[in-house]
Amino acid sequence: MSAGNKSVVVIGGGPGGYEAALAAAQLGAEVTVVERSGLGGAAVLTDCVPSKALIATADFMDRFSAAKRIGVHFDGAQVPGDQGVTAHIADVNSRILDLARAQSRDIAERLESAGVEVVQGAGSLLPDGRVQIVEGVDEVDSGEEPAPHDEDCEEAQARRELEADLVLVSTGARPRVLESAKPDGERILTWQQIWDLQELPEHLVVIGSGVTGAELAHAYLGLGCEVTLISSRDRVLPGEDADAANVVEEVFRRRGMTVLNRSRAGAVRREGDGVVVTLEDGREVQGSHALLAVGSIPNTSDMGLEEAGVRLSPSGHVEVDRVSRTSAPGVYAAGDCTGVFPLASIAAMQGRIAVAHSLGDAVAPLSLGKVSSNIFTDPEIATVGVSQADVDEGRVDARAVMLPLTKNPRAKMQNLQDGFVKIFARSGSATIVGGVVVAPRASELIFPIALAVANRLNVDQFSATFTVYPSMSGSLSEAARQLHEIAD
Ligand SMILES: Cc1cc2nc3c(=O)[nH]c(=O)nc-3n(C[C@H](O)[C@H](O)[C@H](O)COP(=O)(O)OP(=O)(O)OC[C@H]3O[C@@H](n4cnc5c(N)ncnc54)[C@H](O)[C@@H]3O)c2cc1C
Ligand SMILES: NC(=O)c1ccc[n+]([C@@H]2O[C@H](COP(=O)([O-])OP(=O)(O)OC[C@H]3O[C@@H](n4cnc5c(N)ncnc54)[C@H](O)[C@@H]3O)[C@@H](O)[C@H]2O)c1
Repeated sequence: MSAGNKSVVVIGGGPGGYEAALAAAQLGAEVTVVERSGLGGAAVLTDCVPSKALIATADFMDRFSAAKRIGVHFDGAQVPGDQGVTAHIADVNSRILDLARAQSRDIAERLESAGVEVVQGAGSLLPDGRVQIVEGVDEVDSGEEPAPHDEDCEEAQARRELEADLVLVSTGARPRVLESAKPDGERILTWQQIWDLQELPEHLVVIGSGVTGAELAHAYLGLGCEVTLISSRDRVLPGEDADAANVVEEVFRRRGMTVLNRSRAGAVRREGDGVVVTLEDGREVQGSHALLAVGSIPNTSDMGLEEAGVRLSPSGHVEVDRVSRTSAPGVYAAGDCTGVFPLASIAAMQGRIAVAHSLGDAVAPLSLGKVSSNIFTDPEIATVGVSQADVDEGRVDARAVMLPLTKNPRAKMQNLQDGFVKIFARSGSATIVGGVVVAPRASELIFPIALAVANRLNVDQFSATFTVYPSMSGSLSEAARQLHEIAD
C-alpha cells in the first residue's frame, strides 16, 4: 500500500519516534521528526546504550577476577580489587559518549536517506491538533555539544506550525528526583549525569534497586568501586522473578556490595568530599557519590496535550489503546511517555503499530505476552511471556521446571557458579508459555524459549530439537523434557 498523500509529524526522536518515522517513510508518507536534543533519544544518548556499554567494560574487568579460578595467573600483574588493573572512568566514559553519538548519527543518516525531514526543536500540540515547533536545541545531558545557534537567535528560535494526518507523541521520560535530594551533577547524580564523571567514585551509594539501580550498582562494583545499594523493598529487583532476583542479590553480596533492604532514602546532602544519605528510619549512609535510580517521569507536561483532548493518566502518562491511539483523533503515542512497558523494543513496536494503523496498513495490536526482556547484571536475567507471579496468583494455569545451571556440563567447564533456567508450560496442552534464564548472556539464551512462546510450541516439540553437546541450551531442552514427565 502507499500513503503518498499522507503527512506524519513525530514529536520525539527516540526509538518510539524514529522507528515510526522510518515505517511511515517506507509507506510513502511525508514525514517530519521534531527532536529537541538528539536523535536516538534518551535510549541512545543517556540510558540504554551508555549503560550497556558501561556494563560491557565492567564485565570485561570481571574476567580478570575470575581468571584464577580457571587456572590463569597474571605473573606479576594484578587483578581488579588489587592495585594494577583499573578502569579509567574518563576513558571509559569518553568511549561510551563517542559510541552513543555515533549511533545517533547513524539514525540521522537512516532518516535522511529515507527522506524524513528532521527539525531540531521542541514540539507541542495546539488545541486544534496542529503541531507547534519552537526551533532550537536543548542541551543534552550526555555532554554532547549543542548544535551552534545563530548569532541572531531570532531565526533559531523560530516557530512553525504543521498540520498532519498522523501526529505521534513519543517524548519519552526523564529521571525522577527526590525533593530532598536534588542532583548537582557532581556528587548527587541521576543516571543521565554519570557519563561526565572524570574520576571513578570511591564509594557509590545507589538509591533504588529496580532494573536501573541494580544494573548500575553491578556495573560500578565491577569497575572497582565500593557500592552500597539502598533497596526500599524486601529484595532487589522487586518486580522480577523472585528466584532470579535472589540469585543476583546473593551474587552482589558475595562480591562485596552492601545491600540495605527495606531501607528508603529520605534525603541526600553533600558533606565535605562526600554525600550523606539519610534513610527514612533515621540511619545515615555515607559515600563519595549518590546515584538516584528511583524511577522516571513522563515528558508530557507543558506541551498542550490535555488541551488538545489527549487524556493523561494520574501519573502523567498518555493513555493509549493497543494500536497506540490516544483519546484525540489523529493523535497517537508510543514509548515511555505511555508507560505501557518502558523498553526500547516496545517503544519501537508501538510506533510502528501507530503508523500502520493510521496509514491503513495491516496491523496486529500490541501484545505484551511475548515480550523478551533482559536485566544486564552478572548473571543476566532474561524473561519472556508468563511469569512465576502469573502462575502463583492463578492468572495462568501452568507448571514450571527450574534447573540449576551448575549441573550443566558446559557451565562447569566455564566455572559458572550461579544461574538457572525455568520454563513454564500450560497444564494439559504442555504449550510453552514463558521462561526465565539466569546466566551470563541470558539475553541470547532466552531466544529459543521466546520462539517457542511466539509459535506455541509444546514441550515435546521443543525437546525433540537437537541441541549442541556440551551447551547451556542443553538445559533448556532438559527442562522441557522434565515438563513432559510432569504433564503425563
Ligand atoms: C538506565 C536505563 C537503561 C535502559 N536499558 C534498556 C535496555 O537495555 N533495553 C531496553 O529495551 N530498554 C532499556 N531502557 C528503557 C529505554 O531506554 C526506554 O524504554 C526508551 O528510551 C523509550 O524510548 P522513547 O522513544 O519512548 O523515549 P526516549 O528514548 O526517551 O526518546 C524521547 C525523545 O523525545 C525528545 N522529546 C521530549 N519532549 C520533546 C518535545 N516536546 N519536542 C521534541 N522532542 C522531545 C527527547 O529529547 C528524546 O530524545 C533503559 C532505561 C534506562 C533508564
Ligand atoms: N535492561 C533493561 O531493559 C532496562 C534497564 C533499565 C530500565 N529499564 C526499564 O525501565 C523501567 C524502570 O526501571 P527503573 O529501575 O528505572 O525504575 P523502577 O520504578 O522500576 O524502580 C525504582 C525503584 O526505586 C525504589 N525507590 C523509590 N523511591 C525510593 C527511595 N526513596 N529510596 C529507595 N528506593 C526507592 C522503588 O521502590 C523502585 O523499586 C524498567 O521496568 C524497565 O522496563 C529497562
